[in-house]
Amino acid sequence: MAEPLRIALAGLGTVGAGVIRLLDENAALVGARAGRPLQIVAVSARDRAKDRGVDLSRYDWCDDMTAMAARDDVDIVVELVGGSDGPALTLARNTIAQGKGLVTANKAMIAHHGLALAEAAESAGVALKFEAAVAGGIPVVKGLREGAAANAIESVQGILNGTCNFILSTMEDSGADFADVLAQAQAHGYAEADPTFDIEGIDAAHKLAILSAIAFGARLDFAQVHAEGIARVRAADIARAKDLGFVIRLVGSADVEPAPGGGQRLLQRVRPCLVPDGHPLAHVDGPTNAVVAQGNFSGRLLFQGAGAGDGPTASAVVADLIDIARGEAGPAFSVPVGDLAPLEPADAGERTGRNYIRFTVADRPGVLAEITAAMRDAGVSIESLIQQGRQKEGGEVLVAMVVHEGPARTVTEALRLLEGSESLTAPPLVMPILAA
Ligand SMILES: NC(=O)c1ccc[n+]([C@@H]2O[C@H](COP(=O)([O-])OP(=O)(O)OC[C@H]3O[C@@H](n4cnc5c(N)ncnc54)[C@H](O)[C@@H]3O)[C@@H](O)[C@H]2O)c1
Ligand SMILES: N[C@@H](CCO)C(=O)O
Ligand code: NA
Repeated sequence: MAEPLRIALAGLGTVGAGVIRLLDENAALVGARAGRPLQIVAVSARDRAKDRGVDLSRYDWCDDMTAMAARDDVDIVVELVGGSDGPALTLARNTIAQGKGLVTANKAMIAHHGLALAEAAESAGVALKFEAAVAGGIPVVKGLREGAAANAIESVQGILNGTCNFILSTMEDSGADFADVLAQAQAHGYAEADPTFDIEGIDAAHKLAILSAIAFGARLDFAQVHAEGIARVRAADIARAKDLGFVIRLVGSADVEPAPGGGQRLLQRVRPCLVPDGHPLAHVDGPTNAVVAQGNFSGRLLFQGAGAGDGPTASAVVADLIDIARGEAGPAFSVPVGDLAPLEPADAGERTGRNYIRFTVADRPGVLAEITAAMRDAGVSIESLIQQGRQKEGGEVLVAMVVHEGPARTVTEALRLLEGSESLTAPPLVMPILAA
């Protein structure tokens, strides 16, 4: 048998412990496929005493994870700590500087520092791999980077956050409150250390930025991703959407369009959307993730599976290790960093589509007239409107409408006209309606 690939593992939480369990349980098949045993030699985390349900006595414990890369008995580092900066980034930089490969599940770090890390890895001739960072166990990085490598990808659309999908689909099934369902998602280990990243769409935005770089060969630029979260989606929106034949899902979409002066422009957005029954993302429930990609020769590709949790995420981490052991690493993105194209953002206001708009209003005469006047003045045409009967005199009323297909800037303009109106009790919520 060939020499083992000796691994330093930083981070022993949900994913780190999952990697240890996978390497224990599947040791023989993983070793056979890698062509050599994958052997953890050193581990590091915050709390040495914590019981993680795995035997750590076999490994060297390191108090300072950032020093693990320099060990002579380590060939490769697996970073499962998290955080875009801090010790995870120091460890990643140290690892590459030591001429060693890095496997990470850290989408925040790759979204913010992926270009610099990939550039350093290319100069050092070492691997940087992050399959687990995007859609957990789904081999979508590999699928787009390798499987679909012969295509010009026109668009990607995905459910990229298991926590949000679990929350939305559980609210839909049970009518439970947002806060209770969030606690369940955290208990399952789906949520990030700071769940606001999940709820605010930031985690999905990290993943979308990485996918765009791979799918379109775009120079990764996280600041270009527009992100809206799900915290303002109410049970009443879910019920209205259902009446209209839609489910609500947090969807990340990215696509390219021709730029006026030649070349391409890129639009990257994460938003809660109304998804029609016939759409491939409509039946993606629980912590499941899915990505739909349109290739110019492959046609529509659908990747679906568990986007979070210990087992699925460990599966992706170890797949990357197997690639490295086989010597199949290649560039971190689809092309070397210097060949990624710096694409300008496309104008979202010019995009046309149907939208769902929900207002919460004070129950008094003239409110509906004020809203519809703003729609008229902005050139937004109303397709249907539901006003939920008032619960009590002077109470809050929900007005939910679907507007006909039109440029997004007209909806923005209608809402601008209503800004500061005393009739509205909270800012309106706009959700795009996806085409089937
Ligand atoms: N949980 C999932 O389903 C999932 C899925 C895909 C990707 N990820 C990513 O994997 C990484 C790990 O996620 P997790 O869910 O396992 O997290 P976790 O919170 O369960 O575990 C993090 C581990 O890192 C250690 N750690 C954190 N900060 C540290 C510090 N400053 N110094 C030393 N040790 C520190 C903790 O002690 C713990 O062992 C993150 O980047 C996350 O985004 C997680
Ligand atoms: N917090 C993330 C973990 C997987 O990246 C999610 O909920 O999808
Ligand atoms: Na993945």
